Amino acid sequence: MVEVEQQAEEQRPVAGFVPPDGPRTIEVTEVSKWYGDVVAVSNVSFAIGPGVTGLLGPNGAGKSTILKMLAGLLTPSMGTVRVLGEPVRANPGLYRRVGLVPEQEVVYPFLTGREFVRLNAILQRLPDPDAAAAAAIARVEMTAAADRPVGGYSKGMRQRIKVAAALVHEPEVLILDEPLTGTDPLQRLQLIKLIRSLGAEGRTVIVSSHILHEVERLADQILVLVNGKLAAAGDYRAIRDKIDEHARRVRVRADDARTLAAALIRLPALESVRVDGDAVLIETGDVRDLYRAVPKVARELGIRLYEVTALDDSLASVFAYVTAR
Ligand SMILES: Nc1ncnc2c1ncn2[C@@H]1O[C@H](COP(=O)(O)OP(=O)(O)OP(=O)(O)O)[C@@H](O)[C@H]1O
Repeated sequence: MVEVEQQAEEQRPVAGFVPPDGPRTIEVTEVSKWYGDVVAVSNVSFAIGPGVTGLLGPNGAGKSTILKMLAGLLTPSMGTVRVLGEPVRANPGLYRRVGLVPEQEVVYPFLTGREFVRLNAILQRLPDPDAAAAAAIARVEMTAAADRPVGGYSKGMRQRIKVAAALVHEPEVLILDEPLTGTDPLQRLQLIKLIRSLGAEGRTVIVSSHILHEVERLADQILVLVNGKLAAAGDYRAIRDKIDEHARRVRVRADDARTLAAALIRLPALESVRVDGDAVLIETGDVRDLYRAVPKVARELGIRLYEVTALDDSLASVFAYVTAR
C-alpha cells in the first residue's frame, strides 16, 4: 500500500501538498457524494494551496463530481468543502472569486468568442464587461480569433475561450475539468503553458485528467482518485516511484494468446502468466516494461493485439491504465 492509503486506513484526512504553514485555499474534509444508489465520491479529504494541482483518475472516478462541489454546483451528501477559507454552500460572494471551465462544450456555438466571454463578464456583473472580456481574451492569446463564432473554432481554441470566460472576473481559484481532452499536441502545449502561467501568478488551479503524462507536464502535485476514493496525494514523482514497487495484473487479448504467453514468460519482471481463451492474464512488477514489451513481442511474432487492460482497481492499475494511453 502506498503511504497515503495507509494514512486513509488510519482515518486521517490526506492533507495534500500544502506546507504546514502555507495557505490552504481549498479544503475538502470527509466529503462523500452519492446519486441515488451510486456512490460517486467516498470520504475524500485533501487540502491544496496556490499553484497547479492535477486531479487524476480514470473515467467515472468522481473527478467531475469533486470539481462541481468545489465550484458550488453540487452539494456534498456528507462532509465539508471550503474554498478560500469560506464554506462553498450558499455563498454567492465566493462565486465571484472562483472560475470554472466545465467539461462540456460551449452552449451557444453561434456566439463569437468575444460575445461568449462578455456574457460571462455581464453575469459576473463586472463594471466594464467589454474591457474585462478583451483582457481575458488577450490573456489566452485569442484576440485575433475573438470575433469569429465559437462553433468554427478548433478544439484547442474552444478550450482557450472557455478559460477566458472563466478568467474574466480574475478569480483566485480556477477549476478546469478535462481541459486537454481532444486537443492535438500543439494545442495541448499551448494550454499547458497557459495553465502553468495561471498557477505561477499565485492562483489556485485544479485540473482534472485521465491521462497520466498530461498531468505530469501540468502539475507537480497530484491527487489520484480511484472509484470515488482518494488513492494518493502528493508529489507526482514520489507517487509514481511508489507505484513502480507494486505488482499489477494486466489482461492482453490477442489472436494467438498461447504463443504470446509463451514469449512473454521470458520477461524479467513477470510474476505469472496464464492463458484464458483469447486472453493472456499477467502479473508483473513493472507494468511500464510490460507495456513496452507486449507490442514489440507481438510484432516480432506477427500476433495481432486486440486489447491491453489493467485488471484491478488498485492505484497501480490506474496508473497502468493511464500510462497505456
Ligand atoms: N447526475 C448523475 N446521476 C447519477 N450518477 C452520476 C451522475 N453524475 C455522475 N454519476 C456517476 O458518478 C460516478 C462519478 O462520475 P464523475 O462524472 O464524477 O466521474 P469522472 O471521474 O469525472 O469521470 P468522467 O471523466 O467520465 O466525467 C460515475 O459512476 C458516474 O456514472
